[in-house]
Order: sequence, then C-alpha cells, then structure tokens
Amino acid sequence: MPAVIRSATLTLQPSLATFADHSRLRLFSGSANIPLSQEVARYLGIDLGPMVRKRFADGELYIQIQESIRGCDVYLIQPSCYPVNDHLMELLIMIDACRRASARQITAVIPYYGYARADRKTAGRESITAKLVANLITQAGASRILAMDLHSDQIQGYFDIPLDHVYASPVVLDYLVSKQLSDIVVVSPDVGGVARARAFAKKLNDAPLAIIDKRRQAHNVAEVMNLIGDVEGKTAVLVDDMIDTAGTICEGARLLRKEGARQVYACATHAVFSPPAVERLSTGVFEEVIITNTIPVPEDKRFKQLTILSVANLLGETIWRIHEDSSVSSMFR
Ligand SMILES: Nc1ncnc2c1ncn2[C@@H]1O[C@H](COP(=O)(O)O)[C@@H](O)[C@H]1O
Ligand SMILES: O=P(O)(O)OC[C@H]1O[C@H](OP(=O)(O)OP(=O)(O)O)[C@H](O)[C@@H]1O
Ligand SMILES: [Mg+2]
Ligand SMILES: [Mg+2]
Repeated sequence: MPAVIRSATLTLQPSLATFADHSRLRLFSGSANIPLSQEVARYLGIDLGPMVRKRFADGELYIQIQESIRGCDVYLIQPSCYPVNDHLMELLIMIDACRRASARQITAVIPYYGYARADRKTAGRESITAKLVANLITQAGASRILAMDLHSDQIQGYFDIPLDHVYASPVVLDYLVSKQLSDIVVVSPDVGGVARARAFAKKLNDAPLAIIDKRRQAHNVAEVMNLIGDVEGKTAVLVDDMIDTAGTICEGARLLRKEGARQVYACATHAVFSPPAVERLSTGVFEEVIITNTIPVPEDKRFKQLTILSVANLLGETIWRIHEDSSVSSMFR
C-alpha cells in the first residue's frame, strides 16, 4: 500500500549551502537509511562520500572511506534501527575509520537512537544500555552527536561531547496545521510524552492537553488505566516519540474513542513498527497515522492511513548550522 511521502515545507531560513565553501564538509551514509541520507545530501547540495561496506565470510563488517578526509568535518548518518546491533556496530566502525583517517571533526548523525528505552534501571541488576551506547560512540571517536527526538532527555547527559538534540515537531506541526483540524485536544499516551504533547498543544493555538496513565506489567505490553482530561466530541491528536509494537498508541486510541473522541490521529517521529504494529495500526481506529522517515518504512509495512513526512531538510539545515557554527535552537522557537 503506497503511503504519502511529503517533503517538509519548513519555514527555516533558506539554506546558504548554495553559496558555501563545502570543501571541508563531508557526508557519509551507513546502510540503515540510505534514502534519508540521499535527501539530506540533496538539501546540502553535495554528494554522499564514497565508502565501501561489505561483509566478510564470517559476518564481520568491513568499511573503507574511499577519499581523503584529512582535516575534514565529517557527518555520518546512521539511525540505529532494526537490526540495531548491526547498525550500531556499523556506525562505530565508520567513526573509527574516520578517526584513523585524520578527520578534524566527526559528527554521528543518529536520527533514531536505538536502546534509548533502556535509559535507567527499572529493576535491580539491569543495564542502562542507552548510556553504554553513548560510551561506545564516544570511545569510537565521535566529536559530537546530532540526534532527533530522543526517548528521554537524560540521554543528552550520557554524552560528555557536544550533542545537538533536534525535533521533528516543525515538520509534523506544519502538516497538522495544513489539515485545518478543528476542536483539537492533544494527548500524551504516557507520562514520558507529556512535555512533548504540551509543546505540540502550545503550537496548535494552545489546544487543551490530555494525558493517559499507561502501565506496563511486562515488556512490550501496554495497559492504559485512566485518562486525565476531556476528549468528548473532540479531534484527539496522540503525540509520541515512537511507535514500536503499537500497543501504547492503539490502547490509547481505544480509550479515547471510549471516552467520546470524535476522531483520533496518531503522530510519532520514529516508526519502529515491530510486529504486530502494522496489524494493530491498520484496524481503522485512526483517521491517520503520521510518522517521519528517521527509520525507513518498507513497502510491506505501509498501510492506507499512513503518512510519512520527511525530516531530511530539517537534518540538512541542522548539519549546515553546526558546520557554520550558527544557532540550532533558533530553528525550534
Ligand atoms: N527495546 C525495548 N523494547 C521494549 N521495552 C524496552 C526496551 N528497552 C527497554 N525496555 C523496557 O521498557 C521499560 C521502560 O520503562 P518506562 O517506565 O515504560 O519508561 C523498562 O521496563 C525497560 O526494561
Ligand atoms: O509501541 P509500543 O510497543 O507500545 O512502544 C512505544 C512506547 O514505548 C515508549 O514509552 P515507554 O513505555 O518507555 O514509556 P515512557 O514514554 O513513559 O517512558 C515510547 O515512548 C512509546 O510510548
Ligand atoms: Mg520510557
Ligand atoms: Mg512513551
């Protein structure tokens, strides 16, 4: 089922890239999301750098950068999406190759940060894997990080190197506003999403906010308990950072319908879409499921109600501003 893919019509400053000296800026793509990297490169008006990536007979990865990057500012685009361990290892090897090739600055551009939900100990004798991943990326030789919609803010502090945290919200909000929905209530599907939902509500003409009290009795099982706020007769817009198995967003939508919401939209930055997400999302409970292309969505995971928005221009503009030492936060005011 073909999904609509829309390029961002961002109200950012037009890129200065056209007039710029690109000689020190290099962009390389890992294998996790090549279409996104190509779009970012197009925005910046440069080509993706040449890189050989292959697997040895025993499954180990081989990476070689195929041009000189000595003294260059190198940007490596690689979301650590499924298969997370392979994509993460690939990123680490790319960073190591660039460091050993005397790059001046290495920025790991991680549109989706895998292992982010292991951001604290929720029980004894667990790993804080999000912190371990930060250590690995730093130790490999990254000089800075560009990440988008991290699952939780504390992950920024797991890095002792500069980290720019950007949001897909301008792209998603632009699209929502273009739909001219009336009588909106913005809904956070759980406690971790409240600040994000509140920010959306503010930008949607100070729409009211509702919050769902979600519990998890077991991994990957979401149970909704209570709704705080009024959704009766309204257009409910659920906002989340990611949709994984879709338990959270679908249970949330069911509760909103039960509480009288007229229609329910789902918005999330990262389409993790582990089974049975697609079956759950395509049941008709949503008017529309709006996600972005931080993670590629294969054809067989697209369904009628799905809209994919591109964050490529936003990432491209951010890379440009980092490269030019200009403000990133001003893109989100
Ligand atoms: N990748 C993961 N998939 C599902 N659940 C995960 C993953 N990584 C960690 N978790 C567990 O999620 C909860 C997070 O706690 P919250 O209070 O819901 O934020 C925790 O049980 C992790 O072990
Ligand atoms: O699609 P699903 O399989 O349900 O998983 C996605 C949900 O899991 C995460 O929340 P989490 O359980 O970590 O709660 P939090 O946001 O309150 O930290 C994430 O923020 C989504 O809400
Ligand atoms: Mg969490
Ligand atoms: Mg959540």
